Amino acid sequence: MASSLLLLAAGAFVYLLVKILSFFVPRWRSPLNRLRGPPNISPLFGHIKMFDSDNIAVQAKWVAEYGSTMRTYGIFKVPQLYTADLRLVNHILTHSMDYFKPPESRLALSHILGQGLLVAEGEKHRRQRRVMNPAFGPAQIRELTEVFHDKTIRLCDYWNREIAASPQGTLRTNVIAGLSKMTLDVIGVAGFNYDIDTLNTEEPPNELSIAFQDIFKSPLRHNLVELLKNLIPTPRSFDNSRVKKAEAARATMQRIGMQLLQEKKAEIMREHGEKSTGTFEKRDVQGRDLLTLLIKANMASDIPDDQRLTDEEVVAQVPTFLVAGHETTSTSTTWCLYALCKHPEMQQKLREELLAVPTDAPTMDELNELPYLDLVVRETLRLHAPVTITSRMALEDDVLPLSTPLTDKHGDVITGIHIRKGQRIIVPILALHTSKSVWGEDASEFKPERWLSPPDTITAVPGVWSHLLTFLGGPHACIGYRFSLVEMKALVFTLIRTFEFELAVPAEEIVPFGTFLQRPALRNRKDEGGQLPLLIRPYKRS
Ligand code: HEM
Repeated sequence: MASSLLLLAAGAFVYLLVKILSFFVPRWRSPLNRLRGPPNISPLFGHIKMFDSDNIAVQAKWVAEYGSTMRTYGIFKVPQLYTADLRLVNHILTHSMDYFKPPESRLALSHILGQGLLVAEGEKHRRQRRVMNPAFGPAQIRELTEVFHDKTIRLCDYWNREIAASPQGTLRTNVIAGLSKMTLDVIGVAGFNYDIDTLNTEEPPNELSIAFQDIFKSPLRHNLVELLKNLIPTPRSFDNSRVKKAEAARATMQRIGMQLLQEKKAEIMREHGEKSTGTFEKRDVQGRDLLTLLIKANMASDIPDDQRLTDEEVVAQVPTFLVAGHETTSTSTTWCLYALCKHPEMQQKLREELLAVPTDAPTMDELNELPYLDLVVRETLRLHAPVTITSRMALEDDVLPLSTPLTDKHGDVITGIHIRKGQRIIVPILALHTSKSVWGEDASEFKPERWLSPPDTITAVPGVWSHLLTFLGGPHACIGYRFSLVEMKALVFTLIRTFEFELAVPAEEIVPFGTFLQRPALRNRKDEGGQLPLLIRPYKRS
């Protein structure tokens, strides 16, 4: 009995070993090994921690030494490609049926997002995107501008109440907190016509607001257990508290989403009279929030039945919009305030432009016509792109084209890079935005005027907006980029007209921090998470 058990255990061990080796050996033997690249720094993590935004300077040193395309290491020293070569990046982003987000990233996202657009790939992604695209068009975003203004005024009231209670009429506050409440409230109303109302300090927080506080309290950081759990799906009982909180928050969002879906469907049918097919002509209907627009698009008669989203897919977009559209915009606006505090002369120049506008609530088109506001927003989204990195996995062996040939570690010149099925490619968004070869010697400086005559080299950047990768490019480019740009402009418009902002700590104390999303944090207090302490006082118009 004991010997057969031993035999069974030995068999299981050998089976497991063969499985592990057949997974890792081809990867260790990857053709990427012929590329030059930094030495390994951790047998378990490889270079993964170097991709956190705290380590952007390390990446700049790598690029200076090895060029824009190099071999780096992932976990267990598996080689992976790190590339800022624009032709190569374009190839990966546009061939979205051959390059997916790696399963570990999708699994990590799915804990909170379910099977929404950010997680979907292949045919499923194409179908979801087709139905969702119309809700994010310029005409739809134009209609939402009023929501952006309303919620910005609520944020001003919120800070004004705190200013009134502060000594000498100056408030010292971590602006991330207020901006994050504001953008959450915006996406609630603009996304689903649901007022999360986190800026309302008089009422107790509602359940969606609490669900959100829970998941965003502890910022995501790389650690091995988390990585392995995302590589190897484990039973729910092994889930850590972060995953459990994320899933509980998703359950809340799912329940609220399903309720909203049922209500909206019923409302649409009431308004337009149910037809036997349950569909209607798109031109019959009007609506403002993204979910209503999406439901209408999904029910419209021009969508073939096999292309419609299921109710579950529609509801999965609720947490997707909430998560994708909230922290990203509040983070970029936070960085904008940071830049304007570091350069008070730019803050004043912008204020003068904005104060010359005769209305408190300009339309989307009026906002877009403000030249200096546009330059400041562009420069913020270049230098402080909130999403610093993305990655893709090759579904098949491929040869990747290069814009400039490179020399491998044996001294041979290569014009294309062989990549094996399953291998990861890192696209360093922020490193590309600060590349001297693309942007010139002053690439790391905040200079809004550079956008008046940008270098020709940027035309090769395959981004959906402004020759930047802030919102990425190709079929997976950010669907909400127009939404975000108008929201950010509306926020900056009113905040700079209403308040004066000043750094509450020396600029050198503020550093970028975070995995995937870079937030400002205090150099010696990163464990407290993202923060930007500013002094805020009302701007007195003369
Ligand atoms: C400054 C603000 C924002 C930034 C920097 C940003 C950035 C990005 C990036 C880089 C991606 C591509 C991720 C990848 O494939 O690796 C993305 C995708 C996405 N974003 Fe945004 N985003 C912002 C605002 C928004 C807003 C406001 C919404 C929704 C209201 C939104 C919804 C989405 C969705 C649904 C996707 C997935 C698109 C797809 O795969 O087809 N984002 N975003």
